[in-house]
Order: sequence, then structure tokens, then C-alpha cells
Amino acid sequence: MMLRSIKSLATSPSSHILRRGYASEAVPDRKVAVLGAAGGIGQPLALLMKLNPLVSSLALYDIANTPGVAADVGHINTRSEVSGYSGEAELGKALEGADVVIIPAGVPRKPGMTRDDLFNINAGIVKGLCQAIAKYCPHVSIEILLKQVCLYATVKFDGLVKLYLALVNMISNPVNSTVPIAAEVFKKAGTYDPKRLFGVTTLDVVRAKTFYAGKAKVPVAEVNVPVVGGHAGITILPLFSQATPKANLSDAEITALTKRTQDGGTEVVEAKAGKGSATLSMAYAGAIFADACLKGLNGAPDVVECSYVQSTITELPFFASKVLRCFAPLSDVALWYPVRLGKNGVEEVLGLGPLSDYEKEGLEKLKPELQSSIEKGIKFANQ
Ligand SMILES: NC(=O)c1ccc[n+]([C@@H]2O[C@H](COP(=O)([O-])OP(=O)(O)OC[C@H]3O[C@@H](n4cnc5c(N)ncnc54)[C@H](O)[C@@H]3O)[C@@H](O)[C@H]2O)c1
Ligand SMILES: O=C(O)C[C@H](O)C(=O)O
Repeated sequence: MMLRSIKSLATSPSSHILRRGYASEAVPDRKVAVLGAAGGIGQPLALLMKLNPLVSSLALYDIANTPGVAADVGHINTRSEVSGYSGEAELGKALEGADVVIIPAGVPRKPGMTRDDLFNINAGIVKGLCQAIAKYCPHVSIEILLKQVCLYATVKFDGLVKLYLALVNMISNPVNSTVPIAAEVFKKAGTYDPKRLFGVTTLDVVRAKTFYAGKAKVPVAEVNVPVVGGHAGITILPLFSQATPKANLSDAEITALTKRTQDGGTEVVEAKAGKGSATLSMAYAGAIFADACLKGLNGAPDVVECSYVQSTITELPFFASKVLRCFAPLSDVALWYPVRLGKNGVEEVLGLGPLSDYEKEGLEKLKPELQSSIEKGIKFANQ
């Protein structure tokens, strides 16, 4: 019988039991930490998380300039209390007690660069931040099994302590490698739970929906398009054959939509002409995904998003797909596809569904690139 779930049991003053009103409030207290909060994505993402009524505490961390962002966002009259943390010495405080940690820290692309060109700088940033996450925000849950031995009328307690991490939403590029890096760091620290680590690929879904609605002439708010694989070039595989509402698009139109979705990030990088990559649409996408995580943690049913997670849906160890809320163990996840989110993070990784011949071909083509990005991340983390 699970009696109670507590975070940072011994050390954190912000543990669930100590949080104001936890027992009586319908909406539980939830702390969200944004790492890289003063950046192009971090600032609008901080704003959007401040507008989210599921958040009670918003911790904004960056290596510099966070006090200004926190003061600014903190004046907004919504539920959460905002605190700003600057520099490595304050990272622990920012992370302590967090339910969801969002990481948009790191350098963005300039025209002519691939996401992989960011590896040399961002891999180190992500590794350092994940080491801190492993140290400062594990959740401890205690299951106490009460065993009554009737014969002798004695009562015996067996205590079982489990260690979980906050849900980690990785935005920093190259996502195809930074998620495996995070997984390795958590494994080394003994805190890895594949249900709690997500590569945020929501922006590809957002783009696929927008482009499809425009081409199919259907209301964008009604559109659904799964996007699977990874988050770079051809590893981004939108499944327009499964898009709804259905539309009668030609093969040429599907090919063009696929290519535009795969090149969406580059389209923005070129339009910004050296001033960075997508920030506003990414903040929107990051806020959608973090909201899904919070809803899942709070027990909402059927929270499904695409995310790049550990997977066994293909032979690749990480893959993006839909994640479903259920309590299945996730030892198998490894490509980006839909996942159901719940109290434990990923509750179920959904399959790819029926693919068109074009999508099957795309799936085979993306595997070598995704595999090599995963291996690069794992190798770096273990150096
Ligand atoms: N997953 C996606 O779909 C997606 C979409 C857009 C951008 N991105 C990626 O997100 C990252 C950030 O993009 P941006 O436009 O916000 O860049 P940015 O340069 O505007 O902001 C990055 C922020 O990270 C901070 N930072 C650097 N090192 C840090 C550290 N060790 N700890 C904490 N903060 C640190 C910087 O100070 C800066 O404020 C890039 O890697 C970019 O490629 C991913
Ligand atoms: O394209 C980039 O470099 C940023 C991001 O991954 C995106 O898809 O917009």
C-alpha cells in the first residue's frame, strides 16, 4: 500500500507534506524549474509557465540575468511564486523539490549550422545540469507494507524506499544526443528512471499541425499529426498518413509537407539571419509539453504527447512517439513517438500505428543517423 509520496525527504523544506494546503487543495502544489531561463526560449517559457495554474512555484535559473527576468515575471498576478537563481552556486536551490525541470540552456544555431554542430558546447552544459538534477531533485517515496502475522498477533513493518527524479524536459540541442547524455548521467548517479526523461519534440508536432492545416484547408485547432523519430532533419518523421481531419493530399503535397516539417527549424534560423533559432514557437511548444507532464503527475486521464524517450518500439534505444498514461514498465522505449503521461511520467509508449510506404522508407532512412547521435551522446557522457 502506497501511503505517501515525498520528495527530498530528509533535506527539502519544500517536501509535499510540508507544502501549504497539499492535503486539502484539489490542485496539488507543483514546482517547475527552468534552466536557461534568461535566454531566447527561457524568457517566454517562464512567462507561459507563470500563466499555468498548475504551477505553484516557478524557479528560474541561468548563469546570468535571472534576477531581472524573475522580478519581471514575478509581478504577474497568477498563482505561482517566482524565484530567480543566478550562477552555479544557486543551482541547487533552484532544483530542490522540483517536480518538472525544463532545460532550454545552451547555444542556438546560426545559418549553415546543423544541430549536431552545437554538440561540443551544449553536451557539456547539459551534462553539468543533469549532474545537478541527479544531486538535488530526486523524489523519495516510501511504501510501507503492513504484514499482520495473526498466529502470534504480532505486527511487522517492511519499509521500501524508492528513488525517483523530477520529470526532465530536455529542449537543448542536439536533442537526439542530449537525452542519451542525460540518461547516462542519471545512470551513473543511480537515479535513472526512463519514465522521467523526455526529449521535447513538441515543436515538430506544432509545425506539422500548422503546415498540414494550411495545405489541407482544415481548422488548425482540430488537427492532430503524430511526429516520430528524433529531432533533427530526416530523423523528424511526421506521420501525415495518420493526420486528422483526413484530407485528400497528393504524394507530392505529402512529400513537401514532410520536408517543410523536417526543415522547420532551419527555416527559422535562416529567417533570423544569425540572431538565433526558434524561441517563441519553442516556448509555446515547451509550455504545452510541461503542462502535459503536470497534468499526468496530477492524475489526469489520457494525457498523450509525442516525446523522444527510451524505447523498444524500434531497435533504437531512444525514439520519439506518443506516450500514454498507464503503469506499464518502460524498459523498452527508444525512438520519438507518442507517449502517455501519468503520475510516474511516461506510463506507456504507444506504437507507431500503420505507416504508409513513404513513411516506412523514411523510418528506415532515419535510423543510422539517429543511432549515431545516440551513440555520440552515450560516449561523451561516459568519457
Ligand atoms: N527542442 C527543440 O525543439 C528546440 C527548439 C528551439 C531551440 N532549441 C535549443 O534550445 C537551446 C536554447 O536556445 P535559445 O534560443 O534559448 O538560446 P539562447 O542563447 O537565447 O539562450 C540560452 C540560455 O542558456 C543559458 N545558459 C548557458 N549555459 C548555461 C548553463 N550552464 N546553465 C544554465 N543556463 C545556461 C544562457 O545564459 C542563455 O540565457 C539551443 O540549444 C537550441 O538549439 C531546441
Ligand atoms: O532548428 C534549431 O536549431 C532549433 C530547433 O531545434 C528547432 O527545431 O527550431
